[in-house]
Amino acid sequence: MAETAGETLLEVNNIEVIYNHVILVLKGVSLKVARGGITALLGGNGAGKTTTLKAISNLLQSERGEVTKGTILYEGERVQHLDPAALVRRGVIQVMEGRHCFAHLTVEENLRTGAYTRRDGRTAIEADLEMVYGYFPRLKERRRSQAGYTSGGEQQMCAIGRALMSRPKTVLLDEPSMGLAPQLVEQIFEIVRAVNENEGVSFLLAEQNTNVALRYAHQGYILESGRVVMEGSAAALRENDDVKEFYLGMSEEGRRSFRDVRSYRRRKRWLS
Ligand SMILES: Nc1ncnc2c1ncn2[C@@H]1O[C@H](COP(=O)(O)OP(=O)(O)OP(=O)(O)O)[C@@H](O)[C@H]1O
Repeated sequence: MAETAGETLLEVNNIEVIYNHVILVLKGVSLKVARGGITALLGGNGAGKTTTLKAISNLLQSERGEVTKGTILYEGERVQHLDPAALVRRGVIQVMEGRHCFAHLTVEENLRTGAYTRRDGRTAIEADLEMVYGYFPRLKERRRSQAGYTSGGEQQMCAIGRALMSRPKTVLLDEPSMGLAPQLVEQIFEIVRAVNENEGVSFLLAEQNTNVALRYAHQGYILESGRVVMEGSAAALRENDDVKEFYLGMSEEGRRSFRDVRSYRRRKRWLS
């Protein structure tokens, strides 16, 4: 298995993000991604997961968002001034939520667009295309199909495969399970694990599906309303009573917010 307690590859220190100059969405988020690890960023709708990933990959500008406080270090260097293409050249790539394939291009053409920042020649790119097809045999079968006509699962595979074509060291993967049947979700996560272990690619993955994410990740952070409310090894989070109760659906009361935990606990004590 990949080294889970490895050196820090990516470090987000106390960042604040504001949209449209007024909407404060991240209120001091800090996290670390270990080299060679899978780190899960968990939380419900609107918790700030996508915003955190976009802050790292410098994609906020197009949404009138900006990091107004804090630092982001990649391999020990500040990367906030880099544009997304420069970050891709450094080895950091984001797979956006919603799969975002080029609908009018074939699956293979989509995969090849992932290699556009590379300068290491055709042979290396062809070898990586085969590497991607090795992980995603389904994409090889569908390589001449127009991506827009492939299934949701195939489009997710295509989006991840295209990211791998840039030869990344780190993939920021936004909600890979979204809208997919449980069996397909499992299949996608198995591939993420295999890529992590065989290619040494590190992952920061944003997920609402806490259950599946904590089974494949090594470390996890739970975000609520723009703040990290809990962090730890995936194994410890899986065993944590609050996580079980509020995120793994093991509560009779249904899912609640960590912010409610204190008053909820008080109420429970009071009622018992
Ligand atoms: N471009 C934007 N302008 C203004 N507010 C935004 C923008 N994008 C996101 N937000 C707000 O920021 C908050 C965090 O959104 P974000 O998409 O980061 O959450 P998330 O945890 O990824 O949720 P989801 O799983 O629903 O995508 C939400 O309240 C959202 O409405």
